Amino acid sequence: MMTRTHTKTDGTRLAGGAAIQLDGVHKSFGDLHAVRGIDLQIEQGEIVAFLGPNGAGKTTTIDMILGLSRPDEGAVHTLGMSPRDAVSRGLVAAVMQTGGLLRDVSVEETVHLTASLFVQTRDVQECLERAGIWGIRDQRVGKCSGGEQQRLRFAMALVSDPALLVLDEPTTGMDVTGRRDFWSAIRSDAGRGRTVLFATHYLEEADQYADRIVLVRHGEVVADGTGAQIKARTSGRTIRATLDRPDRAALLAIDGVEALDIRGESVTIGARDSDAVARVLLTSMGARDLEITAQGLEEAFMTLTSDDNEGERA
Ligand SMILES: Nc1ncnc2c1ncn2[C@@H]1O[C@H](COP(=O)(O)OP(=O)(O)OP(=O)(O)O)[C@@H](O)[C@H]1O
Repeated sequence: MMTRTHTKTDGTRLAGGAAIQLDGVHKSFGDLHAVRGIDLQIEQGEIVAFLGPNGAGKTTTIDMILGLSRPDEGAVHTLGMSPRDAVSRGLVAAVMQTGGLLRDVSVEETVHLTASLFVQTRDVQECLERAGIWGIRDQRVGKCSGGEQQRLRFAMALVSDPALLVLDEPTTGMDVTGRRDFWSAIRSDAGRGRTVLFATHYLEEADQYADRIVLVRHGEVVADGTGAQIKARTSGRTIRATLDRPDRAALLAIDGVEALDIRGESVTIGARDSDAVARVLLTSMGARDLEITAQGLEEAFMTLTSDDNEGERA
């Protein structure tokens, strides 16, 4: 667990304590229960990936961390205070997927405008250089590509020198070089104790750039650990078999079954000790056409976040 404390460029240090603390957080939209009891503590200086498929509840949770919405149940604290207080003190900045840009203003003016909202700021040129858009500083925002606009949002987020940076799918629209530059800028800032939480669909991106991955599915945390731990948890084997009348409860009760998908008579199981599971399937469940394959990383991620997965939390 990290105990680094963010140091602003003017030398101000924040008090210790968690950067983000979620306790039993729920959020619904009408009948849709988007976030279903998330408990999460992120320490200052951590780079955390919030990983999950479409509709998992990542943006809904991020909105609550940023004080853009409130939980129906539970509590959210950002840097030991209410999210709104943390944002209004300039301690938190966000790069969201859309919005927030004026088309007729230049790239550099946009960052100056953002800087004018804060008492203490970083040098605008430095932020533009960090984001890799100093070369297009005079270009109108409306003329920028999607990737350049993402870089601009990043420069805007850097200018307040935030203790917590929240990024919702930050590299959408960026090319390979853009992604690499982006993450290297993020990492060098985290060295000074800045906390970074980013949402992504990409397991590879999470694995490569985060210290810790929080995997969400259907509004719940299904796994939480380092990339290596998540991989160990998901790097099992897949067993496919045909069963006459697959019994979900009986299959889940087999020792070592981590994920289960039933389609008609066809059963797919994720398990680390595939031999032991195969033995039970063959000897006591009358399984046929049994096939065992090694799971790839992406496939394992799909299994862990698929609708029929009943796996335990890591
Ligand atoms: N304002 C809203 N009104 C109604 N439903 C909403 C609203 N915002 C989100 N939802 C629903 O809540 C669920 C969670 O959405 P959310 O945007 O948090 O997921 P996500 O993990 O960020 O997905 P994505 O990766 O696609 O951005 C989805 O089913 C979504 O349709």
